Amino acid sequence: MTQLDEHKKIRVGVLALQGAFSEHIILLNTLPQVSEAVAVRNAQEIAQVDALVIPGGESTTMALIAERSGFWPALQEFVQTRPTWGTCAGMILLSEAVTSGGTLKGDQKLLGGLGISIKRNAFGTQKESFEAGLHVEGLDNAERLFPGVFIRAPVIDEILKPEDVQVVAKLERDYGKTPKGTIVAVRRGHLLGSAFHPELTRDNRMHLFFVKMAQDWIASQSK
Ligand SMILES: NC(=O)CC[C@H](N)C(=O)O
Repeated sequence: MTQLDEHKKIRVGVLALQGAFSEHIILLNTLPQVSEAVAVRNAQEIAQVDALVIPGGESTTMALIAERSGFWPALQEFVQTRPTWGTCAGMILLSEAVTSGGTLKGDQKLLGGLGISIKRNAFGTQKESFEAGLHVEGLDNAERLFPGVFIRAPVIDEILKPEDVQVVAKLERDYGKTPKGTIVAVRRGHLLGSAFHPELTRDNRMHLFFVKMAQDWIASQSK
């Protein structure tokens, strides 16, 4: 029996308050493990998905929209137990703290859970966007580098819960002042975070990785 036969197809939501959500929906819909990928904007919609992607964009704006629309509590509840992947701004929202690189405004909250602290805008402005080949732990054909697209990207400053945070990708060389070895993707249980934007490439291996991780997590919870 293959992995696909063992697991039920899953319905994946993409948080669609702001940012690069349509690109995630398009890539997720290419995967046979996904029954449907849909935009999620409120508590009713999040209740109908098995897993969630929080896209890149602007973490401050996303959090403010979620708070003002009254969606924040349902979003927070979902990420506590359900498979969620944050890319770029999404990873910032899943972190415990922003330690440098532009603090959060006012009393802006984070969802937390990933057990890391973040440095925002670690590589500088939009002009300093770049693509970096990455070895991502656990991808199909892992020897083939993954095209990491970094746009005003954060990096992981510190792992706060080393006992259960797994490093998934690191920079393979220095980029400006950011040194080789800087952590750019992590997993903690049902949560995945990546500083780069896999939805802006044609490579769907990171999406497949997340979907399989979500299926395994869901299967393990129902045992
Ligand atoms: N591409 C991105 O998602 C950029 C993230 C943005 N710099 C933030 O702090 O939210």
